[in-house]
Amino acid sequence: MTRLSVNINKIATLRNSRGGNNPDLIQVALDCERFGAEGITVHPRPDERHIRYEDVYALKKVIQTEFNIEGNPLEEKFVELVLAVKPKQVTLVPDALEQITSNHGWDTIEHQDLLIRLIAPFKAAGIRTSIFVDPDIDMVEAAKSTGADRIELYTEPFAQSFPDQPTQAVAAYRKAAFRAHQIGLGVNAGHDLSLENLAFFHAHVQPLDEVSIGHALICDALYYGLENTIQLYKRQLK
Ligand SMILES: CC(=O)[C@@H](O)[C@H](O)COP(=O)(O)O
Ligand SMILES: NCC(=O)COP(=O)(O)O
Repeated sequence: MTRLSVNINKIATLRNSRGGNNPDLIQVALDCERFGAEGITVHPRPDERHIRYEDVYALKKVIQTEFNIEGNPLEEKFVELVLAVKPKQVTLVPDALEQITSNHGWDTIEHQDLLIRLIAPFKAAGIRTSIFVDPDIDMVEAAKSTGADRIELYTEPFAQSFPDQPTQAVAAYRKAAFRAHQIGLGVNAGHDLSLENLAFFHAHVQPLDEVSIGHALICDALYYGLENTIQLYKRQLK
């Protein structure tokens, strides 16, 4: 079974655009769960341009499904936040400060020692740790040596190539997920997954423990409504 974790960053972006509390991020998270989401993902960034650190504390108090916090563990504030909140899962993403959105995975070979050191406190706190990686067998194998529990495959390159060359687009992901499973790593995936590409990805990349989806899902909700949209996404994972 592949769990759908809804990334609510875009809800916070909308709320922040007017300075009030509309839409109410907490209510949206609860509604996502009520409508069938099996997890809630947030990716706070140091400038708090969407999810604020205080949102993360507030969400932890109410979320009943799996809470996944994504971010860069080189930010001390991020590590403090995760250790204080103790989500079910932390996903480590090597984002630079000025990045608009995530655009690459870790080099788990070059940063092996760093990752071992960064992951240790999360493991000690009993938080499942996932590392954001490109679909590269060497990166997957080295991720295992860091002590991570899972990898999250960065799917933007898949999403970009999918319309023209679907089979070619998914090939590296299929191999990466298979190898991860062989060596005892769980497999998550995310970034630009959508109603157009999700069923194909799910059919070809197995095992797949979780997908985290935000941008496309929230865009679709403008047309189909949040409840219908979450159900539509879940249907792609059957
Ligand atoms: C790691 C990943 O792919 C997502 O968390 C993505 O970075 C969402 O962040 P934004 O909503 O800031 O684009
Ligand atoms: N980890 C990926 C995520 O949370 C959502 O990415 P996107 O669907 O907003 O591109």
